[in-house]
Parts: sequence; C-alpha cells; structure tokens
Amino acid sequence: MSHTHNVILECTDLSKTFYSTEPPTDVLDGIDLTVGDGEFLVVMGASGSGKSTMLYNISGMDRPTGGRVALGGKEITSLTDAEMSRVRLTGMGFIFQQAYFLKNLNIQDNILLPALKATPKDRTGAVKRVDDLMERFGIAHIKRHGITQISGGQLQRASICRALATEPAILFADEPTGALNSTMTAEVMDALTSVHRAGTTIVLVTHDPACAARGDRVVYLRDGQILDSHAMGAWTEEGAERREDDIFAWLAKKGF
Ligand SMILES: Nc1ncnc2c1ncn2[C@@H]1O[C@H](COP(=O)(O)OP(=O)(O)OP(=O)(O)O)[C@@H](O)[C@H]1O
Repeated sequence: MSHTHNVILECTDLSKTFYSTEPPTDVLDGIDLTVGDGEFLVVMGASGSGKSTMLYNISGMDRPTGGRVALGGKEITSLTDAEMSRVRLTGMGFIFQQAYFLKNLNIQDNILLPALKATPKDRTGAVKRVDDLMERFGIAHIKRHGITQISGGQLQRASICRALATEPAILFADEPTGALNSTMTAEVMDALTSVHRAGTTIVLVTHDPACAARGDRVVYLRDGQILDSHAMGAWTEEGAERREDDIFAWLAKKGF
C-alpha cells in the first residue's frame, strides 16, 4: 500500500473453516491484510489456495470463522445479516466470472436494479448514473438489448456499470476475465483501470499476470496464508509489458 493512502479495508487474523466436510477444511489461516483507499490490489495464488474464499470473507458475502474485518474503520464482521446486506448494497460493488443478469430484463434495466434498490426514491438519479456509466464504458448503444444479444466483453462491462451504479467505495472482482478472450479481457481491464483512476478501490482475484499488471500491488496466497506482497506503483500502457514480465518472474520464484 502506498503511504499516502488511508486504510479502507483492514482484516486481522482472518480464518475460515468449512465444517460441511469431514474432517473440516481449514481454508483461510490467519490473514492480515490492509487495503488503501483508492488502491488497486490484486490477489493471486494457485488453484485452491483460498483466493475466492478470502474475497467472500472480506466482503461480507460469507462470514469468517475467526478474526475481524473493518470497512472504513467500522467492523463489519459483527453486523447482522440485514445490516451486512445494506453495507454490501451501498458500499460495495461485485463482479464475477459470469454476469448474473436476469434474462427477462434488457441490459439497462439489469444495471439499474441494485441502484434502484439502494436509492428507491431517486429513480431519476439512478437512471442518470446508469446512462452515464453505459456511455463511459461504451455500451450505451446496446442498452435495450437482451443479455443473450451482446458479447461477453460487453456483458462484463455491463457488470461493471451495475456494480458502480450504487457508487461503492470498493469494488470486488473475482476472475472477471476468466471466461473472456484476450481482446475482451483488455476491454474489461481498460474499464477497471479507468474505475481505479477515478478513485474507486479495487480488489481483483486473477490467474492472469497481464491482468495483475494493472494493479498497484499483488498479494500471493498459499494454503490460506498471504505468503508475499509485491508493490508495483501505478500502471501505464508503456510500462505494461515490463510489469507483466516482472510479475511472471515474481510468481515463478513461488512455483506458480
Ligand atoms: N463451501 C465449501 N465447503 C468446503 N470446502 C470449500 C468450500 N468452498 C471452498 N472450499 C475449499 O477451499 C479451498 C479454497 O477454495 P477457493 O475457491 O477459495 O480457492 P481459489 O484459490 O479461489 O481457487 P481457484 O483459483 O480454483 O478459483 C478449496 O480446497 C476448496 O475445495
């Protein structure tokens, strides 16, 4: 984390055990993590190292077995389910490998849903925010399309619009380019770089060093622990290739 950043998210001694298995599965084992306000943090690690589980537990989608998580200085681990839902709806945005959109609504109405839920009395404001976002991410012309009528890259940019329409302080992304070809991956990563430059904090889980190169810092997970952290400074198009090589070399040393 850059020293100029204030802390937005802080996890202390976070652990997660699944008791649904016999024997129980320890997945997160004493995670200490600080994310700076406005930081673009990348989470990497081998398959099964606990990346998704960590993302779900730091974002209140799941409840850790131990430890605490504070968002903006406020502990969220002890909130009720209803309080937690409200924090997720108004303070956080989420994107996943698959866009969870409703088939019977067009793209614009899908993007509008969470924004209307967050501010039901301000439909005009929500529509304006959504229109501006769709314009900014190059999908305004397909707003009346159905979700099966657009490309995977457009669908993921729509997911980004939906996540940002509530103006969250932090955006969590779990392998958002995992199902995309390299052209669409670049489109989505350009969108995330723009989101980051506009000041939103991002936590991105990815397997792809080219995507990781967009971040300010990469943490590496192994067996549910943060093994190492690699600070990179701000991404530029000119420096992209060198950063990617640098991440490759860093990962190779960990046997990735
Ligand atoms: N609900 C669950 N019940 C039991 N075990 C689980 C559950 N969810 C995840 N796990 C286990 O936790 C471990 C970490 O899973 P997780 O999905 O967090 O890893 P990951 O690093 O994101 O992997 P990938 O890169 O393959 O997505 C795996 O061994 C997985 O089987």
